[in-house]
Amino acid sequence: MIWRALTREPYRLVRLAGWSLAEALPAFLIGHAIARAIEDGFAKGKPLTGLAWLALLGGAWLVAAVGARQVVLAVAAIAEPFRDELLTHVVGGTLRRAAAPPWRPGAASVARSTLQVELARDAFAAVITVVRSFAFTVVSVVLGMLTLLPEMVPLVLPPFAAGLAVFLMSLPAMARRQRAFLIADERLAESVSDMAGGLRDIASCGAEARVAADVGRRIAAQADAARSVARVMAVRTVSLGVAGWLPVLLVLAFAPGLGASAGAVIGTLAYVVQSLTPALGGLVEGLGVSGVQLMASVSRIRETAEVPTPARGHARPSGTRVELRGVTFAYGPGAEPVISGLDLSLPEDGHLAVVGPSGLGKSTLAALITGSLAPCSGEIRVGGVPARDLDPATRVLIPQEAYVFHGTLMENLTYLTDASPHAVQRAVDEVGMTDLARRLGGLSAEINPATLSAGERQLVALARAYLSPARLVILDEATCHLDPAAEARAETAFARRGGTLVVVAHRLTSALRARHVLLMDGVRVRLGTHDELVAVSPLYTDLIGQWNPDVKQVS
Ligand SMILES: Nc1ncnc2c1ncn2[C@@H]1O[C@H](COP(=O)(O)OP(=O)(O)OP(=O)(O)O)[C@@H](O)[C@H]1O
Repeated sequence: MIWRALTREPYRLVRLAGWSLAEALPAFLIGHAIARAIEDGFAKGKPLTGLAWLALLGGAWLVAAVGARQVVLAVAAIAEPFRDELLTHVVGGTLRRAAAPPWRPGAASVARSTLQVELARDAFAAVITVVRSFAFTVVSVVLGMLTLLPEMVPLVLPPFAAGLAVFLMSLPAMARRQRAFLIADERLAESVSDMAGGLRDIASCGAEARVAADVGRRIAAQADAARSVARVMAVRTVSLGVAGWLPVLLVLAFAPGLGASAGAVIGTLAYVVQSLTPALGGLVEGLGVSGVQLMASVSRIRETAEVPTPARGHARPSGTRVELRGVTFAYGPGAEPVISGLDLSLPEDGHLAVVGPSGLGKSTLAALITGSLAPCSGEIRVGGVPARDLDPATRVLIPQEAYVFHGTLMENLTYLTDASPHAVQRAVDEVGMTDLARRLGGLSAEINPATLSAGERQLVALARAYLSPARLVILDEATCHLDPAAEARAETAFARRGGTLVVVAHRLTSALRARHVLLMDGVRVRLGTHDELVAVSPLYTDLIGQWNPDVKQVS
């Protein structure tokens, strides 16, 4: 994941490298400029020459400051897409997990994971910054020393490399111990909070000694883990000592033997003390803290977010016959079934209205038929194909809350399929949104969803569904914000369009228009025509009475 983020857009790395060169300019120049300032300037009684070299060094620092600013922006340009990718991964994984047995709630884990994503992003940016700075500084220093006095290089580089190797070798142990410490810390916090919540119980049943011993064990475990981290952290001090101070000693001890001038010695020491040691300190700090944090958070994110993506169905149904056999569905293993043992058969080009009191499973049934939900038992087939395997393009469900986005009306309407302006205009006319389209300024007009009423948004969603290639259309109270005449027009358009239409009814009139009516009354259901249900179901008659007292008498 990290490698992909780094290499996804190579030109960003090139840009980062370019600004890093500018930032590393003082690291290259410092020893050289100091040596020249002393030898060619101050030592020869030419202070202006000396000052000129120092001014050159000052100029390099200014260039480095501009470079440092651009480096931050270049690092952000690499880290932000990484964050977006992690976030997509986390939210997708958490929601998929929440939507699959055993139906763990998603919101809290999304929140927790998004925090981890922010940590991972910060750590990623910090690691890029320090590793890059270290690499450019070391290369610049080596080049600078080679131009100053190449004989000094063997005095500096071997101990520096040895210190670096000690640090790098300690990293895996450091990561393991940090993780162990975090886990011990979490366990201690859990046990203290359990104890604090049950103090009265603990006192009343005389369990103080036992609880104290238990919490004490957790404290000791956490202290052990902390000591273990501290021991491995001490290795950092060793590595900094070897890499930072051993070269200084070696230069002071052997430089005179190599015939180095005072300027060359001071210049070399400036390379070590001003550039190499701080760069290694930054690397130790950055990798030791941010690197370990990056590894820990990315691996945690991978653990929680890696959920296999449910395969999208590709099966093409033959026709639109809908059949349910013994379908039972509950929202969770311990929950009461919303639908129980339902058998239902809808013929080719059927038109069904689903009615019933609120909360008794109408929308659930709609989602089961489209395959968005899987039954706990039983079987649902559309055109002979299991609903879960259906090619998504072959069915469309329009819920109450219509989705309209910023863009042209045409883009909103052709979101599910490509269509010619002529076909789009026909759909617009059929579902009864001609006036709305005109008011909005035509198909090419930009629309702002916030300025549309709920009914207007529903008209857009209806026209979009009308245009789609789907032959199974489910309107789940999709016309509830339209007035009765507009609702009748839209429903009639879908009924004429061909294919099977299922309407979760918001008004009685939807039931009157349908060839079949499914009455859902808890886990009991009845299927029949409007007249049949009026004759046999007091609940249906009641519902009609609530919808429209006059029609009850007409029936
Ligand atoms: N995602 C969910 N998780 C848990 N329970 C749910 C979920 N969605 C719906 N339910 C419950 O399932 C039952 C049926 O809900 P459903 O939305 O299918 O009813 P409905 O008949 O369409 O209601 P309404 O007419 O009010 O839209 C309700 O008790 C509801 O609380």
